[in-house]
Amino acid sequence: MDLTQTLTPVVTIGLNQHPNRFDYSMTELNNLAEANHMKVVETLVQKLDKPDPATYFGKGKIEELTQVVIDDGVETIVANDELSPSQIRNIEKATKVRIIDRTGLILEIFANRAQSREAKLQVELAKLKYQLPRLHTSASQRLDQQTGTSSGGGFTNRGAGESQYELNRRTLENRITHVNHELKEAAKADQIKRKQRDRSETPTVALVGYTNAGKSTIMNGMINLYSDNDDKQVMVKDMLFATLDTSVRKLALPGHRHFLLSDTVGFVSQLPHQLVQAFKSTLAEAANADLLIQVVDNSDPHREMMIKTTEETLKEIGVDHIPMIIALNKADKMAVTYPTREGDNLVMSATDPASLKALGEMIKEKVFKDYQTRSLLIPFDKGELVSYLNDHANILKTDYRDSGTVITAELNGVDAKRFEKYLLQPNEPQ
Ligand SMILES: Nc1nc2c(ncn2[C@@H]2O[C@H](COP(=O)(O)OP(=O)(O)OP(=O)(O)O)[C@@H](O)[C@H]2O)c(=O)[nH]1
Ligand SMILES: [Mg+2]
Repeated sequence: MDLTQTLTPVVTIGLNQHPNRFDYSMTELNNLAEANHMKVVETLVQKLDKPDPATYFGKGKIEELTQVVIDDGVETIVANDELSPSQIRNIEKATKVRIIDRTGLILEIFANRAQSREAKLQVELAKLKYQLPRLHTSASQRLDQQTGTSSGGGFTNRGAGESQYELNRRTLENRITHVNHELKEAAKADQIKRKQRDRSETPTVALVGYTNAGKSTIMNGMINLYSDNDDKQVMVKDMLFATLDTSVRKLALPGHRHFLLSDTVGFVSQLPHQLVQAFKSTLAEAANADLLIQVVDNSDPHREMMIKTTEETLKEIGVDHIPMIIALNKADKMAVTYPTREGDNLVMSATDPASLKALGEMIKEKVFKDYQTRSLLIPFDKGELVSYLNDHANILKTDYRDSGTVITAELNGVDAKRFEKYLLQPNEPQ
């Protein structure tokens, strides 16, 4: 982040329709705004059963909002709920400043953060789909200019506006088709990569969970412990949506248990549907995993909601059949003993090596459960098999006989089958 960048002063607004989760959702909205280089100078809330169809807030509250905008030099209003095109138009008319809703805000964060070509395309697709039904509002005109997808300016008379609208719409639709096509190509390339990996039969484990739970911190801890290549660290930040691209690293647990660990984009409540769909291919890494590790910030009082949101989002992308470990993280912030394991749950801290080792043990147990101990007699002229075993299996014992090398090792299911014909016969002395 460019620290010299000035922060945009904003006011956040929200309707209290669900008292039990309202306060948290406003806190989260403010955090999201901060993650988007905004400074929240004021928050206005109103208790209403449902939003005013024309202006979201009631009339008096809109007047209050207009005054706050003037008094505090606010440049943008951020609304906690999704707004209709006419609500956007009316509030902008009353307050004379830009308004974006929660979905628009999340889309902006993703657009500013996306690094890889694929992430950029995915965000663009989500943004285009979000803009399409909002095309005739002034806010969408500005969004168009930001993404460069429109040839439209604001100063058109009504008749010209009609045709401008048609033109903008067609431009958006063409762009959607184009981006969809490019994404399909990128997904194909990914699939090939994944297939190659499948062929190498390396099991995959994916870290998933709510944003800021500690997924990337755990990833780095595991890289430190289980890879020779600890320069390949991923970015960690106390900020929502620090990670947007999936990173995959090859790690090895003791006993040559190689596996791939991937760090994925975090989830948040009310994650725009368009984004979830767009990020499906990034999340394919999770969808194809042999094991998921759901990371939870256990010190957060809203952890139950976070777990629920994560599980719902996983379901939305079709991932509800993969075995899962729950890593109840940030235990160091609580008065509890860690690491503590209970079934598939692990109370842990991402910065504690003992916790990471306990997590490694659980991965070993879940992913490498088909490992079997075998004693093999490898003839001396098959030296390449001995070196294969040295690299791929956990060798427990090696002995030399006249007829060859006797190796007792833990083998995975595939290797156990492959080496069946070298099994040391029970009548041969060990
Ligand atoms: N005290 C404490 N802080 C932690 C722990 N794990 C992570 N953190 C902090 O929590 C913040 C978020 O950590 P990340 O690893 O970036 O979280 P993430 O889940 O990857 O977040 P996104 O990429 O935004 O989805 C950082 O400031 C970390 O230092 C932990 O076990 N204990
Ligand atoms: Mg991360």
